[in-house]
This record gives sequence, structure tokens and C-alpha cells, in this order.
Amino acid sequence: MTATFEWTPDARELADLELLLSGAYHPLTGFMSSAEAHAVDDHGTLADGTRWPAPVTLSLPGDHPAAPGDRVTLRDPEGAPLAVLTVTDRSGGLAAGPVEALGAPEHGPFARLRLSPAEVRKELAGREVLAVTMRGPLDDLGEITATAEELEAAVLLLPLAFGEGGPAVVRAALKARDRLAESGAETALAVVPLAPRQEQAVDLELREHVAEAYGATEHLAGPEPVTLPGPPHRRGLVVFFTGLSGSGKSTVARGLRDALLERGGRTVTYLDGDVVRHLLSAGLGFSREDRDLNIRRIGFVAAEAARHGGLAICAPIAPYAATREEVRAMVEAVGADFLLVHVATPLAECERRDRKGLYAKARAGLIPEFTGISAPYEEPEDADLVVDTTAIPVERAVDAVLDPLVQGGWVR
Ligand SMILES: Nc1ncnc2c1ncn2[C@@H]1O[C@H](COP(=O)(O)OS(=O)(=O)O)[C@@H](OP(=O)(O)O)[C@H]1O
Ligand SMILES: Nc1ncnc2c1ncn2[C@@H]1O[C@H](COP(=O)(O)OP(=O)(O)O)[C@@H](O)[C@H]1O
Repeated sequence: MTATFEWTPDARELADLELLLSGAYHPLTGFMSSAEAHAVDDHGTLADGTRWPAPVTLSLPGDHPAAPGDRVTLRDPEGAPLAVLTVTDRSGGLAAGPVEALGAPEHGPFARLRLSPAEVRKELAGREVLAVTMRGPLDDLGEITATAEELEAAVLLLPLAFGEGGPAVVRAALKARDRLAESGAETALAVVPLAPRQEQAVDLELREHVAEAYGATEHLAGPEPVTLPGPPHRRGLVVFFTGLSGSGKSTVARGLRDALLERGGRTVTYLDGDVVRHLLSAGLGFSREDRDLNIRRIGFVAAEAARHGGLAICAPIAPYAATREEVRAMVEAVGADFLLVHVATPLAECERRDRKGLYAKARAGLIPEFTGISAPYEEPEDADLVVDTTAIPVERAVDAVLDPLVQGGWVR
């Protein structure tokens, strides 16, 4: 019996899916099996000997029930169905098989410029085409106009828009198109959601394949973007405190917030653990699943604040290392910095303080899954700062966090 399941691929996989469906990855029509991906890695060829530079795969956790013969509806993060994958192989943590589109995908900015290879080939039919794939601005158009003239070719700008920087690349391509038009070159433009590959040679070869699918007879790779991160005092920053209940997270986090507001110069979002649990995470308990969801929600809000250059302070227990790492990745993905502060006050001292009487209750077995007593706290191995508040006044603990922020240039 064929069963139908659901899955939401990650951003890179969704970008690959779009290219599979649009024909930009011709002759590929689906995701590769792990054997096919290895063959591509080892020999640079598909099973039939066709050259192909990069694995195009879809990860599916081992405990996902889809088996060969089943169908999986692939959805975007907002839940819109994009395609159906008919599973032909499940090994190596992957799901392989052909994909079929389900309606037209929804796009964000510059949706009207997401032309398919067939549309572009039709527009430029019968012409020599010089395709220029770009991930950053084209400062010097001389080489492009000279090559196009020599080949008597139309220019096809293919901004490779993926991730946060995507819209900026498309804006750069639109500018270049205007300047090329002024110089009299016939110019077309299509946005291609091709995520960069780590190895430059692989990336270049894949760009060439995609350009060819769009009808290119020649391909020029635009310069790599030079990303100069802004100065630290303008970059987003998340200061994420973690530690046992009673270790001093809230006290130090509040002190830091107040010190920053007194200095001025940065907008501060303070996500207090208790306030979060009353609003954002109301209804969640203290199972591993609920704690993880709580921390992901905090991370999401903090990353949104940091995306726009804000400084966010969070102070939950956050007992699990993997979840803290997820939050670090979420924050770094929006181009902001992440500072993990381990408030490493030992359990004995937290229990001695027992500010809310919770440790006594936990010892008496009245609170199940209490961190440090009957639930784990995974000590961070990746803390950027460690502060033990056992024997220091609050002001010193606050300075221990504020000083590195000033030293690092995040706060002036
Ligand atoms: N079972 C159990 N374990 C740990 N803590 C408990 C529990 N039940 C209630 N509380 C109270 O909830 C506060 C911790 O909530 P957090 O949101 O920071 O926890 S977590 O990060 O989701 O693990 C924590 O507050 P703080 O003392 O400010 O850390 C406790 O007061
Ligand atoms: N150096 C210090 N830094 C922070 N808290 C301290 C310090 N010394 C003593 N404390 C006391 O420890 C307790 C910490 O509680 P709290 O900040 O609510 O911890 P958490 O948010 O980690 O549960 C407070 O009663 C605070 O006054």
C-alpha cells in the first residue's frame, strides 16, 4: 500500500527543489540517493555517465516512516504544499526519488523575476546568449559588454539569490541591467535560487550547468561578493545567559540591560525567562520537548531583534547543548553575533540560595524533572564567557559581562 506523508525540507533543499521543478537542474528530475550522491562526489558523473558536479539530496530523519513506494508532500515552512516526492530509495539519512510540482510556488521579493529556463529560452530564442551568474555586484561591466559584442550575444543576468543577501544580489542585477541597456546591449534577467556550494570548483561547474539550462551559449561567473560585516556596535547581538535555577541569570541579565540603557547607543530587547513563560511560552511545561520549544521561541524572537541590528538579552535555563547550538545558528544565520554566557554558579550554592523554595520542593519529590535535581543540565563547552556568582557582588558579575562587550566593540 502506498502511503502519503509530509515533510518540510530546509532552506537549501527547498532551493534545490525549486531548481529541480523549474528544469534549471536538467537533466535531474528528483533528489539523488546516497549511492548517486557518492558517485557524483567521487567521479563527477550521474549513473548514465552524464557530467554533474554536485549532490542534490534531501535529508529525512531515520525515524520518518516514508519507505520506497510512498509519496511525501513537501511543504514550505509556512505549510504551503510545493511538490510530491515519490520515494525510490531511503538510505544514508536521505529520501531519493522524482519530484512533481503541486501548483505554482509562492515567492517573496522579486517574484516576477523568477522566470523558468523555458521562459527565458523562449525570450532569447535563436540568439547567442552570454549568461552571467552573480552573487554580488558587478562593478566592471567592460568585460561583459566586450564579450557580448565579440560573440554578438544577448546578455542574460542570473542573480543567484539565496538567503539573507538574496534581495541585494537581485537589486545589483537590476542596476547592472539598466547600465547594460544604456550601453545598447540586449539584456535579460532571471532570478535563480541557487545556494552556494562549499567547494569553488563544484560551485562554478554547477553554475555552468544551470546557465546552460537557461540557454547560455557562454557563461561568465561574476565576482564573489566581498562581505564586509558592519562595525560591531551596529551589528545585531544576542547575549544568551544559561545556567541553573538560582544561578543569577536574571539578576545579571537585568543588571546588564540597565547598564546598557544607562550608556545608551543600543536598542535593547530583554527576554526574561519568567515573562517568556507567562506569554510567549504560556502552557509549556518542563519536559525536554517543552523546554526545547521554549528555547527555540526565545531564539526566534531574539534573532528577529538582532536581524535589525538590535541587542537581545535572554536568560532561560536552556539546559540542552544541542538546543543552545540551534539558537546560535539561528542568530548567526541573520548575520548577527551570539554570545553564550554560562552563569556557572554551582548547584550547592543555587540550592543554598533557594530563592523560590523550589529546590526544597524538588528534593521532596514535589516537582518532577527539576533541573539539577531530577533533570539534566548539560554544561556548555562552547561558552564565550563563564561567570560564577557564588562569592562576588552583583555589580561585579554584571561588569564581567559588560566589559567584554565594550572590549569587543559591541558597546561603545
Ligand atoms: N522542573 C523545573 N525545572 C526547572 N525550572 C523550573 C521547573 N519548574 C518550574 N521552574 C521554574 O521555571 C524557571 C525556568 O524556566 P526556563 O524557561 O528558564 O527553563 S528552560 O530553559 O525551558 O529549561 C525557573 O526559574 P529560574 O529560577 O529563574 O531559572 C524555575 O523557577
Ligand atoms: N553576584 C551575583 N550575581 C547574581 N545574583 C546573585 C549574586 N550574588 C547573589 N545573588 C543572588 O542570587 C539569586 C539569583 O537569582 P536569579 O537571578 O533569579 O537566578 P536565575 O535567574 O538564574 O534563576 C538572587 O537572589 C541574587 O540576589
